[in-house]
Amino acid sequence: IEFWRGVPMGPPDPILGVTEAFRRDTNKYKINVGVGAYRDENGKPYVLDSVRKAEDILHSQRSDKEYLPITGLNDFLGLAAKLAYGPDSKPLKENRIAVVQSISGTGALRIGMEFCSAFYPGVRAIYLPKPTWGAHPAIAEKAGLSIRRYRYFDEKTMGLNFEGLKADLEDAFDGSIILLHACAQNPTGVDPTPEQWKEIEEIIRRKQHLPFFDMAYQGFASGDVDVDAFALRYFVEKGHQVALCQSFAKNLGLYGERAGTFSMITSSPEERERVVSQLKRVIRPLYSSPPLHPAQLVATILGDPALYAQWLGEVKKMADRIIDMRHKLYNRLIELQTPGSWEHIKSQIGMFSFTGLTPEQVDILGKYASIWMTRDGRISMAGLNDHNLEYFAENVSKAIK
Ligand SMILES: Cc1ncc(COP(=O)(O)O)c(CNOCC(=O)O)c1O
Repeated sequence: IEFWRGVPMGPPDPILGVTEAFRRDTNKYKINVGVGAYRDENGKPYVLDSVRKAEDILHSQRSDKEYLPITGLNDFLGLAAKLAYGPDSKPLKENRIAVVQSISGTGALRIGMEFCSAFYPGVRAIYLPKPTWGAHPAIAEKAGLSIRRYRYFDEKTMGLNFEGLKADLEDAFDGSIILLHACAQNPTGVDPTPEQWKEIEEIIRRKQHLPFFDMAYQGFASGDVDVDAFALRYFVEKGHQVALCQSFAKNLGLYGERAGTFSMITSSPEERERVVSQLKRVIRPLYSSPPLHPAQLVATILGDPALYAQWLGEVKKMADRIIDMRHKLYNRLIELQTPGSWEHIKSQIGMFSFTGLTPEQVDILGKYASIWMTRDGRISMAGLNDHNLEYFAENVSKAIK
């Protein structure tokens, strides 16, 4: 019996499919500005020196391979929460934050959304910005939440549609779940200013929405882990019981190691216990317990003052290289008299820039210039460097003229 005759071929992933096209491309000038993974000035993946050192330490410790608890490695959970919420966080000191290890940011989103789907007392819908990271809708659906959108990006200014965003958060049912990118919004690279965050917080507090933060780039956006956590910590200071998805894929370069946490602020240590007990019931049937190595790696780095200081320098170096590429690309596009205004390349922040290139222009760049990006015109700035910037700028300029 042929069981699977009816299985259709699935569409290629809009983001990972770009890398497949890049790999197939034989043009030596080919450029991959698709997937959001950091590349150094020679276009190579970058393993942080602090990570290599932590690996040597772990190797010399020759620890056993016993199962972790369902919630993960305790040292890792405490250090990761301290990095996110800050060493002086009141709820952290009061032992009110439920933290569990996750399979990186994606796993944190799944755990958090499944928990909300099972226990959220309000409307079980999550508001996602328009546009948002490509996987958010699918994760929410699998987790059992229905999806609503709030306006976020303004095509005219290539910046924040602040009025639309505020109006949509006002119109949402009271007590809705609002997904917020803590920093370096993917795919637009557009973040609210601190003043705008304060206005957003006021609406969310008045409407009693649940702020559901996704922080996949802490330190990677501005180069400063405290600056990038501003929005999260401001909401916490204002008393919100935030939910937080934390990924170490980008800021520690641990992409394939899958290091992350999911956390929620609760009302008391007793409530924290109840919430953790139910988070465990989400995790157990999903993958039973999390991987050992990524948690030990992160705990070794965050727990050692010298390694932590070295890491802070390395994450700033990555952020600075990307910011440098933004300015160089902007200058080149202007020198080439490329039609349109290109300020947004500089004003946007983090891994990505929303160029404003149309899907047709994106296709042309792939086909004729071997420049590969997602069809929404998003480019990963990390894919650019001093060797390929000229070729990139020239071809983008040509595609637009
Ligand atoms: C906003 C956001 N949340 C969560 C994640 C989850 O990442 P991970 O599960 O690897 O931690 C990501 C990773 N994005 O992947 C890069 C890309 O868009 O090309 C992300 O951007």
